[in-house]
Amino acid sequence: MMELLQTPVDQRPQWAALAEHRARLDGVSLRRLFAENPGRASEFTLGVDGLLLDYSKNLIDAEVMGALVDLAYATGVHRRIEAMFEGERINTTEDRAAAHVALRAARDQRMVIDGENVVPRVHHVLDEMGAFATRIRSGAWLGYTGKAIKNVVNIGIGGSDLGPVMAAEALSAYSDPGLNVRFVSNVDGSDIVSALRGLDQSETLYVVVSKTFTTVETLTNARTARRLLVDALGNEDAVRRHFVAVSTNAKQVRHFGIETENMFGFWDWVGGRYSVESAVGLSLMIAIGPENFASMTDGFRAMDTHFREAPLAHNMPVLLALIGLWYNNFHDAQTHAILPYSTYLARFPAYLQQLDMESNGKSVDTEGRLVRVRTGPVVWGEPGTNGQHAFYQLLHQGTHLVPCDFIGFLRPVDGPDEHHDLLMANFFAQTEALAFGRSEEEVAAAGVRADLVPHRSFAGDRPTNTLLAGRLNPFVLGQLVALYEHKVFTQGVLWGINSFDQWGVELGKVLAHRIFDELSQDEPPAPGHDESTNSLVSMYRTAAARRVRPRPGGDRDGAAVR
Ligand SMILES: O=P(O)(O)OC[C@H]1O[C@H](O)[C@H](O)[C@@H](O)[C@@H]1O
Repeated sequence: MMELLQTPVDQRPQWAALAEHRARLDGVSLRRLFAENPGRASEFTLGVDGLLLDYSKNLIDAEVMGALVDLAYATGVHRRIEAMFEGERINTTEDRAAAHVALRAARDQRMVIDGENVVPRVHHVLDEMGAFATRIRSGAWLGYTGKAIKNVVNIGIGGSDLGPVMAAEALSAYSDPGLNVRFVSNVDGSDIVSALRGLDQSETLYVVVSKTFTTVETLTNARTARRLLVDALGNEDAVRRHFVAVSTNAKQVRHFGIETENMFGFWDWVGGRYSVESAVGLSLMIAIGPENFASMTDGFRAMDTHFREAPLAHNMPVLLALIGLWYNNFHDAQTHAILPYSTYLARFPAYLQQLDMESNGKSVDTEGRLVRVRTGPVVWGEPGTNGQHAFYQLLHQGTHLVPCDFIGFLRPVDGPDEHHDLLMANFFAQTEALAFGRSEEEVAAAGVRADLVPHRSFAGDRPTNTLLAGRLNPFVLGQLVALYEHKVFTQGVLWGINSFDQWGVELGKVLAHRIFDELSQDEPPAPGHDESTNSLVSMYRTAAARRVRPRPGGDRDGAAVR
């Protein structure tokens, strides 16, 4: 039987209905929507296991939400959710499952992928990680010279870095203060130099994380770390006590020189950017301990269960996805800001950048056709209140519509109460100001000089979601990450794209490989690029030939660009 092609989303009647709603609501302000519906905030608020989403300050009404939910059903979001949990090969271009939800399954749950219940394997690795983390934390694991480990250095990039680094920072208040956990990702040699500054190699454990174990940045950093370790400790045998690997590729791990007894595995059905809950989170587990890690897993699982079971109209990830689509496709918004009111979540926007932009930065649908609607937005953000003193001007008075997610907590992790009151006062004030603005009449009535009135008015109608939880802890972090994972997946389904491949990162890698030879070989291949690239390569080679190494704390290398 011939398979029917999936209807492009913009050809669906539900899309046309949304366009009509967009026209109907044109010029209708949030002030009016709130005035007309005194129960609006409670109508558009949803709580899931202590995490609250207030989406009332969006340019929506009940009809819009109804039409968006209709679109979700029409595009089969409910069926795709089930397919993900059933371990189907939903990553069609790579012909594999995308079953990160299995990483969070309880010990007695079943998740079948390619005919095998993978939950026992998942828990086997989690148990191994737990035992290893406990040995490191208790001082039972000794380095080559007999000293306990005090420093853990995670070497990885992309999904093998951003998740652990984000979560380790988010949960740093839950970390063992006696352990120094650092992260090296960039191939820029300054990254490893600065990460290792002040560390004693005899007390340092390297966790080399790479799904493929072929990523050039990670292998380069790992080789450099190994050389430094062996130089410091004087024997290759030291590697066994100071290096562990996290990978799906045992062959390459062995090839690098790490025994598989020091390897923690995961599987090809875990995408890199969806992997923090797998062995990729080993450094994090060492930092916060297995119990806190398990509590984070519980948070993930709570959101997974909600995502699978709640009807789409009351499903938090689906609602975020639909509201995002509403701005992306019907309000011409090109970006989406993530604004956590927590210093500990400083890396959360960067983490979500990979999650969202690598997943949904696609222009071809699952059928191989060019998509005709805009897909994933540019995701960016910084913690509040810092951002308020930097870029919020544009959010309030600029010409771009920037939908924002404000993320905050009722109680502080630490610090004096006064700080938290001020922090959250700013959070609530910002979402209020963005939504309702300050009209010219109000500004004039406040006695502002007539010529300044336009400058000092705020149009309002700048949409925000408010995500509020009790306190930032491992459980809540798990909920938040799973929430965004599922939001991104849902949007991929709505747009008809595959959120689980990332072919777009390949071309640059291939070209870099070739240019590396041109930069570094004594007799390089003839440069065969465009005029611009050829001349940049040649300028670099000239500078490299004259390169002077900077002395520590002394001269800089001034030869490169003068
Ligand atoms: O874990 P690895 O195999 O080293 O991959 C690290 C990262 O590099 C790639 O280029 C991909 O774009 C990312 O999705 C991935 O997370």
